[in-house]
Amino acid sequence: MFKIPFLDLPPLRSAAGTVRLPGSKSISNRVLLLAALSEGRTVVRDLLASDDTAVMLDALRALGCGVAQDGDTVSIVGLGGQLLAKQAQLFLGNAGTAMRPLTAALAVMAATQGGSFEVSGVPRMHERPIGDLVDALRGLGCAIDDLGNPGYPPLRLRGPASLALDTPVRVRGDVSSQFLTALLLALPLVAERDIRIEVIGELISKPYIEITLALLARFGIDVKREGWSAFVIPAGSRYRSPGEVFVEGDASSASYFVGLGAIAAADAPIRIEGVGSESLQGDVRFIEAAAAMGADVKAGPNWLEVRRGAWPLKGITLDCNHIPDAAMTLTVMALYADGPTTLTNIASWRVKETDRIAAMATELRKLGAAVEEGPDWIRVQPLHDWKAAAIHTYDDHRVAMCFSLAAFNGLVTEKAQPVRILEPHCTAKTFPDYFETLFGVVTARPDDIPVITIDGPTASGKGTLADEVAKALGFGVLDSGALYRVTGLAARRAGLDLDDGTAVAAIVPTLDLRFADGHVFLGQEDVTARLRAEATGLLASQVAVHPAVRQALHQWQLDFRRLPGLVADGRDMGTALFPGAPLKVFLTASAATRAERRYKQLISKGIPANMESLREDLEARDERDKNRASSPLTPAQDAQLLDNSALSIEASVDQVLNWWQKRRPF
Ligand SMILES: Nc1ncnc2c1ncn2[C@@H]1O[C@H](COP(=O)(O)OP(=O)(O)O)[C@@H](O)[C@H]1O
Ligand SMILES: Nc1ccn([C@@H]2O[C@H](COP(=O)(O)OP(=O)(O)O)[C@@H](O)[C@H]2O)c(=O)n1
Repeated sequence: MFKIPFLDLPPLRSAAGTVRLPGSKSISNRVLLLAALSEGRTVVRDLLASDDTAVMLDALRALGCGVAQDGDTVSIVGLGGQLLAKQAQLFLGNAGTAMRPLTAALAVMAATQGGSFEVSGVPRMHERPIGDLVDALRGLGCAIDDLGNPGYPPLRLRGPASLALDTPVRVRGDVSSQFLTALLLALPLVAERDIRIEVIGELISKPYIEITLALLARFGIDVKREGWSAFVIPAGSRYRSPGEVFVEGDASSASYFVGLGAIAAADAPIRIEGVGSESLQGDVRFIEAAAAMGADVKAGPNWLEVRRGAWPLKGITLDCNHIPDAAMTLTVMALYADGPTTLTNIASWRVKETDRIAAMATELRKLGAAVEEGPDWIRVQPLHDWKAAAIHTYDDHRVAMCFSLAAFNGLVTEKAQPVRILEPHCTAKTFPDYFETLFGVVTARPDDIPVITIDGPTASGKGTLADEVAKALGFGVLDSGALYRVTGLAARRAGLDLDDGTAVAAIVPTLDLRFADGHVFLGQEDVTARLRAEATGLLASQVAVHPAVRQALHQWQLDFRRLPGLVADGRDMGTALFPGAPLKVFLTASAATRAERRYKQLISKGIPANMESLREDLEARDERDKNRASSPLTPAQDAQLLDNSALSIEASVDQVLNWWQKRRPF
């Protein structure tokens, strides 16, 4: 996950390959609650790991359920409808799929068994309406206290209270279908007699109710339905665990990759595994909308394959009531269309993680798009003159994921623009590794992938600075010195004459080198400590003088230029490897400062060191690096010089990030 303030997407050009989707959020949280309410153990496989499922699991633990987690498999020992804890304070973050059903389940259980439960969330959750559900539960006889603004969380659910089960429970269905879902999940707990639920108003988001009904059936509850206006939970209904449940991939998350295929899979398709024609989730019907815009979609039972069909895409007018979440993706696809796209019947967008109609309109306009909006509709015009924009994401995972598709603007305009996604970690709600997954199936022109080069003499702090800058920007790191070090080490171990450049260069293609979690492996051996030894640094500088060795390492180093960007640390990064890099830093510090730093660094790692000989070694290495004929250590003409003798690490990092920001169009 990119836990950084912003992630810059360079212009992207094409897409192909396979993605496996994380588990569906809607199914995951419903299944967890159903398992918790059932008797016995339920093993839930392929569960979504996300903020929303984490708060649900925490809540279930607080209620006394047995929860054992092993990767994406969770085993739940349910309550069998009997409260173990009679009091709890449950913090439910911004998870509507936890807040609504837990409110209903705890309200009816507190009423029949006694107890007091408080449910709360983040500030945005306290702005998301729940009054219609509270009204329905109060109508049934539940005791519910508003702890904040009436009609919004936080709430206290109290009992005992007597429930009027003989009169129909009435709930509004035209604001959010989650209120009906919450009642459908809760009322089997008290179904001594038939319980009738009547929906007031036109029910929206019906496919989500279909998911609820299908999952209730898996847990032994056979709800009778009268159209979409009334539902009856039969007397004697009782939750029974099915033992094992597989969570299907998230169909709403699939929409970004369907959109991706439609826009950018001009040759091979994007294959999406985890959802398909047999999915329970209504959002899988997004593929019909995408097809109407021109996507070429094939569907198997649990997979989709999407490639570009019509290009430019076709503008459409669509009632999106059946695909409320996935439909957001259409607004960004609309930028690549041949005419306007109008989405209607999307009032529910206004009460989601943020007001999504306002959010999409505002951010699309930042890209330069003409957008109109109404209470329950949005219209987006195709875009030709794109602007580089920093997209605000409103702590809304879907806004962040949708706008990644704007990075393909280079397919429709000469002046391709990067896109900045602010707070990209908000995707953790449903798809923590969304951007990593995206980068696995898209390509950019190498020249478009930003590189920051940091060159300079030994112990000037290049490695430290490179790591910190890369961390702040979500970029990868090339520690080119490690490649020279490993070459020197392997050559020495092979008994080669280090002055024989051709022989040393020949060893390079045989090196099985791997970087993992801050460690370097040569074959199976962890050579991290060995590589950092000063003696190995000297070997490196000996083999680095040979043009043949430098040539042998050239392409390997260029291959580190991967999405979303690279910080390259070495001696010739700005001069020889990445001469076009948009920011080059030449880092220096006085020899005395560097010797002292290296001394402290070695001592802190328990490696004995002597300041005088360290200084002699580093000066000898400086001399060799500066005076060799091939790629000598020298600042690139356009490098920013940074002498950090008197600067802290933080100050150096800030300086480089400042220079970087000045070069960005945002
Ligand atoms: N600006 C700085 N101020 C103080 N110490 C620093 C600074 N930059 C780096 N160091 C320290 O100096 C040592 C050498 O830094 P390192 O990044 O390994 O240098 P290089 O990669 O240039 O050889 C490390 O212990 C690091 O923490
Ligand atoms: N791009 C690079 C990186 C390292 N090197 C050589 O490899 C040696 C070790 O590099 P390093 O970056 O690991 O060394 P330190 O600066 O960390 O001491 C340097 O002294 C250079 O001689 C190089 O020639 N070109």
